[in-house]
Amino acid sequence: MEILSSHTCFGGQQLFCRHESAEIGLPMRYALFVPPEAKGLLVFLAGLTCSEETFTIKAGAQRVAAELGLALLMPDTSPRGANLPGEAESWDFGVGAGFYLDATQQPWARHWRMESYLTEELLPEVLAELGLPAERVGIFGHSMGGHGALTLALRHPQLFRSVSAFAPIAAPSQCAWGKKAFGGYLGADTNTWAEHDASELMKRQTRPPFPAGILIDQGMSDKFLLEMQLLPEVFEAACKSVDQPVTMRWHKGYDHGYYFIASFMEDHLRHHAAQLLR
Ligand SMILES: N[C@@H](CCC(=O)N[C@@H](CS)C(=O)NCC(=O)O)C(=O)O
Repeated sequence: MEILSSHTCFGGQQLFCRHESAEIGLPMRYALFVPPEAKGLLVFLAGLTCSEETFTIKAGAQRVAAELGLALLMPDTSPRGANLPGEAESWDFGVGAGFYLDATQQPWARHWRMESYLTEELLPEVLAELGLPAERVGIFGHSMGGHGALTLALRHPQLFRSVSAFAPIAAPSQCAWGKKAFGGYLGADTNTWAEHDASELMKRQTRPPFPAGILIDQGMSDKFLLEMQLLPEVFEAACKSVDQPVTMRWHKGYDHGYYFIASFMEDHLRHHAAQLLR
């Protein structure tokens, strides 16, 4: 890995890094906060149009992460520089909109491999770099990244021991963003969509996969909630159907953005620390 910049922050280091990714077939960037004493790692997946910088700059997570001993890994949201036709034509598909899955459809299948990149390449590389135990890794995210956090946690429970989300796209097979992304990346067969839909994955569980509980925060003035893009109530019902404990918090007046995320960041960091660092 190449360190592009390094900034001392709350006694730790905020790094911006670049590496060659074999899974993606292109260079990828990520941000990494290393606290003074790293005891566990928390992966944050960002939403549509974001990059590794968005959360790092706007969420205000470093102070409490430093106190708790949580390293923070902020990947980018898609490959960049593939120069595929149409990759940057819309803000909710292609560049900045990888949806944290491996595409099966052309022309996306070669580079749009965010799930394999994160789980098989970036995460092991960073754990080795920090010398951290693999069993102290949690995942959280926002919007498209909330979808990513919930689905990757459910698809890889051996990798992620704690999970939470801010305003996640919680039932993507049923909303416009998800239909566009899944149709483009996975094709028309909706059976393959269910494998990447947090609510569908939860409904299929035979026992609660995260018995210590999942935390979800949702702003009630979030325009994407009102446009039916998020559907957290569908995920909550899926959790209930398999006895998965979920704390679904509705916040009056908060919108979809990072002022909302920053307001509840500390609760999420403590939720993960309580489950990972016992
Ligand atoms: N460009 C979109 C909005 C995109 C958006 O809100 N992205 C969210 C994630 S879904 C975000 O986190 N944006 C970055 C930011 O708020 O700094 C629009 O025109 O409505």
